[in-house]
This record gives sequence, C-alpha cells and structure tokens, in this order.
Amino acid sequence: MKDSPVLLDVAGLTVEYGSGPGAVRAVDDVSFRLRRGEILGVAGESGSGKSTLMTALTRLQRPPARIAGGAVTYHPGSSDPGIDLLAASPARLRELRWDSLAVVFQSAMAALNPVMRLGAQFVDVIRAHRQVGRKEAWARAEELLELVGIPANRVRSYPHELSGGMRQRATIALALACEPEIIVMDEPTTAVDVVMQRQIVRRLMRLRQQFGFAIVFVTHDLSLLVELADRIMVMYAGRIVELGTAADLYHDPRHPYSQGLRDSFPPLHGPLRELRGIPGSPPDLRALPPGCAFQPRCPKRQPECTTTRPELPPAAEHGAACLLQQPADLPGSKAVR
Ligand SMILES: Nc1ncnc2c1ncn2[C@@H]1O[C@H](COP(=O)(O)OP(=O)(O)OP(=O)(O)O)[C@@H](O)[C@H]1O
Repeated sequence: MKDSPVLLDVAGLTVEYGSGPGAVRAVDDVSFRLRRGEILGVAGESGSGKSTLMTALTRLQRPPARIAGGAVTYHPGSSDPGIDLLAASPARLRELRWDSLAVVFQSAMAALNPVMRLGAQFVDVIRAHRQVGRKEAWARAEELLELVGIPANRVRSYPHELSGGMRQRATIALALACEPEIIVMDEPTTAVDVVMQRQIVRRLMRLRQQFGFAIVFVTHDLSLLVELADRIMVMYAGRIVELGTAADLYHDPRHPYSQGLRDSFPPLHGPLRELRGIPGSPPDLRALPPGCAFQPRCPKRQPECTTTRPELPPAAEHGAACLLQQPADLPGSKAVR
C-alpha cells in the first residue's frame, strides 16, 4: 500500500472558526497523504477536529468555518500536477462530488431525502454524472443496494421504512454509485449497534477490495479502526499527534494520548484487560495550554512538555508528536524551541 500512488495530498491544512483574535483554530497545520486504495483511519475524542478536517477536505465547510491555510491536491488517475481542491470552482466541485469523491456522514437520515423513494435518489445521483437512461439507473440502484446486503426490492422504499443499519448501508451504497476513487466517511457507524457496526466494516473491506477505492474513515473508536484501516492518524486539539500503520498504533502506540485512547476500548482479541479512560477532558481551543496541548492530561509529562510544542516527524512511517519520542528535544539538548 505504501508504494501506491498518492491520491490526495493534504499539506499544512488549517481551519478556523471565525477570524481575528477570537478565531478558534480547529484544524492546525495538518499534513498527510492518502494513497490509492488505502483505508486511512482518523481517530480522536470529540472536539479534536476530525469533522472539521473532513468538511474542509471535501470543501463542505460552512461559515463560520474558514480555511486559513494549506493545500489539498487530488491526483485523479495518473494526472499530474493534480487538482487543487481548495481553489476548485463550485461547478468543478459539483463534477467531482459523487463521481470522484463521495462523502458518508453519521446521520443517514440527514443524507437521505425523507420524501423520496431510495431508488429515485440513486437515479438522481447516477444521472447527474453518467449518460444513462432512467431504467438503467434504476437497475443500477438495485444492484448497489444488493452490494451492501439490502434486498433489491427495497429500492421502492422510503428511508423511514428501513432500519437504522439498513439506512446507513444505503448511504454507503449511494456513495458507491459512481465508483468514486475516494470515499470520506465521518462516523458512519456511530448510530448503529456494535453487531451492525462490525458487519458494515467487513462489507466495506470487501467492497474496497472489489472496487479499489480509498477511504478516509473518521471515528472516535480506535479499536474499530484497528480492524478496518491500513493506517491510522490520531488527532488531538486540531493536530495530528500520531500517524502509523494500524498494527503499529495498536501494538506500539507512541503518543501517550494514543496509548490512552487504545486503553479506553476493549481489546479486539485475547484476554480482556481493565479499561481505563483518559483522565481530564480535551482543552478549550481558545486557550490552549502552553507547550504540548496534551500535557495537562499526560501521565508521562516532563517539565519541557510545558514549554515546547512537539512536532510530528515529517515523512516518518510511524511517528508521534511527543518529546519522549524526540530525545534530541529533551534536557541538555539545544534543539528545544
Ligand atoms: N460553528 C463553530 N464555531 C466555533 N467553534 C466550532 C464550531 N464548530 C465546531 N467548533 C469547534 O471546533 C472544534 C473541532 O470540532 P469538530 O466537530 O471538528 O471535532 P470532532 O473531532 O469531529 O468532534 P465530534 O466527534 O464531536 O464531531 C471543537 O472544539 C468545536 O468546539
């Protein structure tokens, strides 16, 4: 996977709510690359900036959210230099949505039109992007529903006639309608029970294998990501604090916050261990603590952590923005910023 071509290149993305001195920086200098066919998980507690990052990536952010800096470049096919998504016109974005880049949100009810039959919604999306007749689009809708385990005859149902799990799967099927290269999923399984969650995850993995799309999957549930994702990035207070393969994040979390997050969820396999939450709560973004934003809650805090803000090592395959991982920054070093 790490040798696959880059599909999406996010560099220094910064998003603020409001402007001027009262602005809240919800995403701060975030950089990462999504590779073709990769599932990249984004984990972090509520308020860490995950949703803000996803809406900015897909240009779905609404005021007062404002992109304050950075670049997002989409490389469709083998095209170079790629498409600058932050500069793309509304017409260009409409072309790209569903077709190249689809989004699945937490609330299926919000994504589906309650007064339209499921099939009609699929037909609208398909015909907006493909030169196909109604009948063909309708047949495609049936096929898509079956792909996610919904009987084809449900194409005539209204969203409220489906169970929560089915509705969520229907929104995933809709995202697949035009075979996009990237699907962004923001907490798509939060509203369904754990058994359904696991079913959806397994199905997604099969579909990814079948169609080869890449997924950015956002959730606060790190253990779900360990099962699903190729790589995971952990966010805290608007920044990436750790990035690595799912196995690295699970077996060798390097940031004390990732360690806390991992220990907050039951293990996937093996004997149960005691679950420990992370004491304290995420900081107020308007008044971040000095140094590392996590230091007030960190069980491994050193004096330097209150004065130096650690950076994520650029281009590391597995890296954490923690001074304990960057010995050069510890006492005696001149590297302390
Ligand atoms: N309209 C807004 N105005 C000001 N601040 C906002 C606004 N919307 C979100 N924020 C702030 O931005 C920060 C990031 O929020 P965001 O929803 O992106 O986090 P999240 O990790 O997705 O959390 P959740 O899982 O709860 O959705 C939070 O501190 C939140 O208070």
